[in-house]
Order: sequence, then C-alpha cells, then structure tokens
Amino acid sequence: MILSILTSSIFINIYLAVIILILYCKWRFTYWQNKKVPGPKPRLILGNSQNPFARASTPYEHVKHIYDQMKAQKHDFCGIYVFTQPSYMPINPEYVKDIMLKDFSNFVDRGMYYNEKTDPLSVHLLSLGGQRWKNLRAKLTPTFTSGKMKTMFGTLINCGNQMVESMRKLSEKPLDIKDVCACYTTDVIGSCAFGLDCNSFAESESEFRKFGKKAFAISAQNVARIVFCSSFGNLAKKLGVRLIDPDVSEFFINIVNATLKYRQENKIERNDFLQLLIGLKENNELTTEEVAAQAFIFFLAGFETSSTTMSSCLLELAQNQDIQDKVREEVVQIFSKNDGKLMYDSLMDMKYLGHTIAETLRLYPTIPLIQRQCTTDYTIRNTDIRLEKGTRVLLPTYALHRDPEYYPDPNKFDPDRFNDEAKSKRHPFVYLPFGEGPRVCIGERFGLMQVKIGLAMLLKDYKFVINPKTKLPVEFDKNGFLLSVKGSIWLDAIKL
Ligand code: HEM
Repeated sequence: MILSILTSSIFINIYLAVIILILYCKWRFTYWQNKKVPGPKPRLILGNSQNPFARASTPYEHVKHIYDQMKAQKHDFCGIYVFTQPSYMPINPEYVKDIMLKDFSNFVDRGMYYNEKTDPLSVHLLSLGGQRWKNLRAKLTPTFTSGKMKTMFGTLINCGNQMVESMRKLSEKPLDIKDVCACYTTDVIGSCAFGLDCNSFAESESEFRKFGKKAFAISAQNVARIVFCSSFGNLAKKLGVRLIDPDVSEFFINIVNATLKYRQENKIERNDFLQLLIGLKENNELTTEEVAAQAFIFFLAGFETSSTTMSSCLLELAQNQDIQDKVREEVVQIFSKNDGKLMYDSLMDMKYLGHTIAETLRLYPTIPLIQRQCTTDYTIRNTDIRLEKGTRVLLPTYALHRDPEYYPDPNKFDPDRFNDEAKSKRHPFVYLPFGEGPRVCIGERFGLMQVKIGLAMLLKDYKFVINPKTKLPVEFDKNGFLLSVKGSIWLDAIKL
C-alpha cells in the first residue's frame, strides 16, 4: 500500500515536471516571435540545436544549414535557440560588421565563463569582458608587435629544424601528418609561452603534450559543464564550478612558477612571450596567476589552431599537386636567394604560400563559430528591434566561408581567391578566420608566422601525396568545438 502511494506520487511529480518543462519551452520559444525576428522553428528542449547524443553533423555544419535556409528566404539576420537560450545570428555581412566593428561597444564580451576563486587559469584574455578585458588587451598588445615576432623567429626556426630532422625517419612510413604538425606547434608554443624545450619529436609522450591533450579533451562531462556554465554563469560561479581539471591547472601553474624562479635566480632572459609577461609582472601589471593564465591561453589558442591549419593545408596540397608544385617553386626560390636559409623578411615574399594558407583557413576555419554577447541594449540597423543586454550573438564564420555568393564553387581549393584583385572585390566581413574588430585574434601574426615557417620547411624537401589509408573526402570531427578532420590524416612524404 505505502509502496503504491510512493510510486504514484513519484509518477505525479515526474508528470508535473514534464508539464512545467513543456510550458517553459513553449513560453521561451516565443521570444524571437514576439520581437518579430525571423528564425527556424524550434523543437522541444533542443530549440534549434541538434540532439547532442545523435548528431547528424558538426555544430557549425548545422548552423550553416540554418544560415542557408534563412538566406534563401532573404533574411539579413535571424533568431535561433541554442537549446532554450535565444541567440541572434547576422547573415548579411554588413550586419556582421555592425557587431564586430561598427557597434563593437555594444558587444565587447564573449560571455565566456571564468572563475577567479576556483579556476585561476580561466581568467584570461579570451574569457574576460568589459573594462577588465580592455585593460588586459592594452597590456598584452605590445607582446605581439612585428618587432617582438622577429625576436622569436630564431626559436621557431629551431623547432622547424627539429621537425625536418625527424622527418628523415618518419618519412620511411606513412605519416600521420596531424601528429607531425601537433609536435611542431607544441614545441613552438611550449617554448615561446612557457620557456620549455618540449622535444615532442624525441619524446613521444612528454608531460607537456600529455597535459596539453588533457586540456583539450572533450568528454560528455566537460561538454555538460561548459553548457551549464555558459547558460547559468552566475549560479555556476556561486557553486564554484571549474572548467579546467585541477591537475591540468596545477601542472601549468607549477611550470610557470618554476620557470619564473629559475629565470630570476639565474638572471636568464629569453626572447619569448613568457619573458614579456614576466616584464609585466615586474611592473606590477600582472600577478603570477595572471601570468600563468595568459601563458595557458596562448597555448590553448595557439597550438591546436596552428597545427590544424598546417595539417589541413598539407591535406589539400596532397590532393592538388599542381598547387603544391607552385608553392614549392616559390619556397625553393626564396631559400636559394639566402644560401638555403629562411630569413624573417623573406616570409613576406612567400606570397603564393600566403594565399594557400588563407584558402586553407577559408575551407577549414579552426574556430568555425565566433561568439559575442550584447553588453548594452541595441537596436538592429534599419529596424526597431531591440536586442536586450545579455543576448548571445553567433557569427557564422564557416557558413560565410562556404557561401557560393562570395566564393563561387565554394568547396574547391583555390588559393587565387586571395590574390589582391579577387580580395578587393569581396566584402571584408565574409572572411573571418581570425575574427575581426577590436577582439580580433591577438596572435594572428604569430600563428601565421609559425604555420608559414613549418610549411615552407617541409615543402622545400618533401613532396606530399595521399596515402590510401586516408578515406576521401575527409569528415569533420562531430564532437569538438574547434574544426578538425576526424581521425588521422595519412600522407606519404617523398624526399626530393
Ligand atoms: C592559425 C592560428 C590561429 C587562428 C586561426 C586563430 C583564431 C582566432 C579566432 C577566430 C579568435 C576569436 C576572434 C574574435 O572573436 O573576433 C581568436 C582569439 C584569440 N586568439 Fe587566436 N588564432 C590563432 C593563433 C593564435 C595564437 C598563436 C595565439 C597566441 C599565441 C592566439 C591567441 C588568441 C587570444 C588570446 C585570443 C583572444 C583575443 C581577445 O579576446 O582579445 N591565437 N583566435
């Protein structure tokens, strides 16, 4: 008897909870309709998101589908629901420009979660908003000038030499090119942001790579934490939710502490980001924890993005041998002008390689969706529609990059799309691999420098062809937030 009362009361409670959830969703999903903002029809709980347990495509391919649908209906913008959260998405590049540049003061933040108390490494340039972001950006900008890049050039060449040295052995077998590029960029960022000689090619599983991989690991638990923190940031802060695993955090903070101590005691100065951050600490502009958080984000934002760009470029070059030959011809000519050496100034002369990298970033933008948050109420141009403070904004980089209106035959790899004439005919906001406006990627110059050096050094000596183990066309990994080809990319490297 008691059991049956208990069971029926549990059922009643579940029933009530489901009814409340349905009513909540129905109410929530009137948000855009009430504002007269067009958008695709939302589905219960999921809104316009895919079922995370049965995704048909990656989140950015899904957003492209919505973009195409809305554009076909001639809308300049639309309102979508990321689960139950309303998000505004501009479609017309002029409206994209409003958010990123023209009306930037209304969209300073990304709305990313950070927690100073429990998660000191989360307080970095990417996540901060408002005045705190502005102050930090102003302090860090001088770290990325071309003068500073020049001082790090030698370190990058050393890492490139280690890669070329290892290629002798590695090229005897099919190459997992994603792994080769990841070792090179880990060495570069490990050295420039943490002052470490990672030796990734010699030590197959260095501590640095192990914790680096862990920082990127996408488990169901991590995804749930990210979704919870970005939807209920204040509650998550009160509950002390952490986004970074404690052992990852401890590892990176310990490295920075040890390097700071070592350099101070031995009066060592190096040409790297860490030295520039130490300078800011000595001027009392940053605390030790803030130094560690910035080094950490330079690593997170700079390692995978650059490594994916390099491996995607080699994948395309292996499928387009005529383009590969043309790039190599330019590279070899520039090396031979300087007695077989690569100089900082000659990077600029590798114009066709530059166009090839730009086209790679069009087809494979490693950050395929860019986020902003409305920081003060805002009226959308040519309308009386008000976006409220706190509204999320999604900028559809991947969809813009594959829009046939701007890039005819959009899936074709064609570096000539980036020659001066072709570029001058396009709206600048239909190409956003590094973002745009005051929150543009601070490491763009450094990222491009490391990709260019790595590719030039590889292409000078090796011809890359597709190994039969690579299934074409490649698929994208459905689980990551960054764009990445699923599984390994197998290439054969033929010594020239
Ligand atoms: C090919 C390489 C890279 C790509 C494709 C890339 C892409 C991006 C993109 C799309 C953003 C967001 C921009 C926006 O919201 O408008 C960004 C931000 C950022 N990137 Fe990069 N990035 C690369 C390399 C790097 C490197 C090497 C570093 C550091 C050493 C770096 C550090 C950052 C930081 C700190 C931010 C946040 C900037 C801010 O909010 O003020 N990135 N990056």
